[in-house]
Amino acid sequence: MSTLLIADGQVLLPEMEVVEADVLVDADEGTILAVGSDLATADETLDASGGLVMPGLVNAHCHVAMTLLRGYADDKELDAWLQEDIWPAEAELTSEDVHVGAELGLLEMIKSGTTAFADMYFEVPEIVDAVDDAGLRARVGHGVVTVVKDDEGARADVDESLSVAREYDGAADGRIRTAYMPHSLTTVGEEYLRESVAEAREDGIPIHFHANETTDEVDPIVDERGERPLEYADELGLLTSSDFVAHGVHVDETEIDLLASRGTGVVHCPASNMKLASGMAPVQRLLDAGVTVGIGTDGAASNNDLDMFDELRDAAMLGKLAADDASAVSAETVVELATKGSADALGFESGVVEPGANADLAVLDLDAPHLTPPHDLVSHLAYAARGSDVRHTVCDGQVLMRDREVLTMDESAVLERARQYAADLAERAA
Ligand SMILES: N[C@@H](CCSC[C@H]1O[C@@H](n2cnc3c(=O)[nH]cnc32)[C@H](O)[C@@H]1O)C(=O)O
Ligand SMILES: [Zn+2]
Repeated sequence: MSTLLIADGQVLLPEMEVVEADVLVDADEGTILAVGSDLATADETLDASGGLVMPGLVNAHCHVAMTLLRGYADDKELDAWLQEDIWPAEAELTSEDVHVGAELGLLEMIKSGTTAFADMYFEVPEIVDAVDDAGLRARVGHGVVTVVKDDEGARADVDESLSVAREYDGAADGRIRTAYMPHSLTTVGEEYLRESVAEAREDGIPIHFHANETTDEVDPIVDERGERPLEYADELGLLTSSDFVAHGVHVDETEIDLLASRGTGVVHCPASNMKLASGMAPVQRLLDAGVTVGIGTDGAASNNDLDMFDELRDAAMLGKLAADDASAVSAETVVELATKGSADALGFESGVVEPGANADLAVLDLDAPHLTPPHDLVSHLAYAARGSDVRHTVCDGQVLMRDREVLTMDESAVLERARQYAADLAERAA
């Protein structure tokens, strides 16, 4: 067994308590062996002095290759943004573009302490390949859109999503898991949903989709069907405890109860919801009802970065505004949502620093003006820390970044390729 010791730091425990301790990791199994003092010496050591060892952040909803479209189209609401700018540009994306965009996003994640994520996109084999090399953990899937396609095209899209979910589950030494990913209840037709959900269920494949993101998406369903979108989703068999939806902004009490009783996760994407003016998710109400809530960035074109520390702060701020209550969505709450909450939604044994859990960890450097004084480190994680404070990143027991040097990728080559591919893409899309 080869071991990794993360030594001499403070450690954030699952109950949100901070203690001085070392963390011993089984690097072969990729799990945490022990948290405490006087642990055995290890094959490799990471210095955490002056730092905080915390669970790696889990970005529970992303379109990682959209980093190539960062800053490409801003200041529009969802429908216009997708139809006028994003989808035409995505129509020009090649598999190489997706690979290059994914690498850029993965680099950004490693450098900001994110160790796992969920991703909906196309050219999924490229994303799997990039994740395998970068060393992160992910639940990936092919996003299905049928509305703009003929029957043959629609079926091909559905089939690709199901076959990708079957083929890549367990890839990258088990760090890759998959899901079937219909884009949303309004962009995938009912007959396709009915057939494909049954197929996914037969094979035990989890499902992830965008739900109740904007009123433009909710109203047509209510008008046409006389029921709420998540009631429709439930009838289709889309809400089980292995499924998770993105957004859940415009949900009523019936839908909140449905999510709680089915055990379906909701991924809150506060920055995307604010930027596209989609609305404010009732996060505190979801939590009070017992819904599993995680946090995600959404794609870099609607955020515009993949730094989960921003997302913690946004979630806390927006959650208070939505509840009209400054005590809602507290610092402890958002830290838990972005770690264990997201991991639970994705079905990963990550998001906590305790023996037996996946060794998916970040070490934050506390020696910075904006993290001084250290009255309350959980408060700092929620309100003051940023991705650039991360000193080391570890996933599955492997060191991905040591002293801010990313070990699994050539940082300057990734940036150079991304600039070049993004420029070519913009030219083709113009
Ligand atoms: N196979 C599909 C692609 C779906 S991937 C997932 C899609 O979600 C889009 N997307 C990104 N952010 C959001 C969001 O906030 N809401 C809805 N869709 C989004 C993204 O641009 C991408 O087209 C096709 O043929 O078009
Ligand atoms: Zn999205």
